[in-house]
Amino acid sequence: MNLDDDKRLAAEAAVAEVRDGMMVGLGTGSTAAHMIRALGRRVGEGLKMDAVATSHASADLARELGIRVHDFADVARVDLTIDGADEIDGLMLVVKGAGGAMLREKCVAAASDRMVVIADGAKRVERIGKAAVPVEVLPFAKAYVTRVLAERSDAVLRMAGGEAYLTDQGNLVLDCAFHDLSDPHEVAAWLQGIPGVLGHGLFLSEVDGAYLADGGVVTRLERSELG
Ligand SMILES: O=C(CO)[C@H](O)[C@H](O)COP(=O)(O)O
Repeated sequence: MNLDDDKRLAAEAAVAEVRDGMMVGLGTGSTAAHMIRALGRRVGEGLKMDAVATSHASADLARELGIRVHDFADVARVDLTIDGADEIDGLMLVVKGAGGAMLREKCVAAASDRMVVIADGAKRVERIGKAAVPVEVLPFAKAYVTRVLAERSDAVLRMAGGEAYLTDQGNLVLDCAFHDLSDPHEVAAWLQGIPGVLGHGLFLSEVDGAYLADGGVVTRLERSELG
């Protein structure tokens, strides 16, 4: 079993939650791609479902596999969203956005009755904060927002092929290694108050459940069962 097998196993376990008639939110990333492929197989076997996607890449893959993908601009409510994660801790606090889709992912998660995260065991951490927190920034406000973020983090402009990386919305990403993330709720509220910050990868209340696969064994966590 390698990490990719674990990603696939976690994805397949989550896809078992999808029922006929559901509107499903499709996450982004390599684990989400396994989930989309598993859903595509079920659609091929007769599952009737609709989807919205959190990125162009996920929408393209889903359509290739015969999944009906709607524009999220026209969809007010989603039954179940299945998405990857970069870090998840025992309180189901999650960091997302290594794939750059965190703003769309946050919108789709907010519209969802249930959100589950799928990940290999390497993503499970004692406390979130080792991974940098991606922050989506309006290009117009780049210099100002960089100055403010640098007060509390080492903020690095994400690059791709020698150019500034742009999200599907055409915005910049600053990957922020916070000096202190011991109170992630306070950090999230602070980020949300900075003009020019459009979104960030701290998912602190959105995730209802998780399927984490380690060495071929899938563990399911539920927020409702946390002590
Ligand atoms: O948040 C994300 C994209 O914005 C991804 O879900 C997250 O980065 C995990 O990706 P992967 O499954 O490839 O490890």
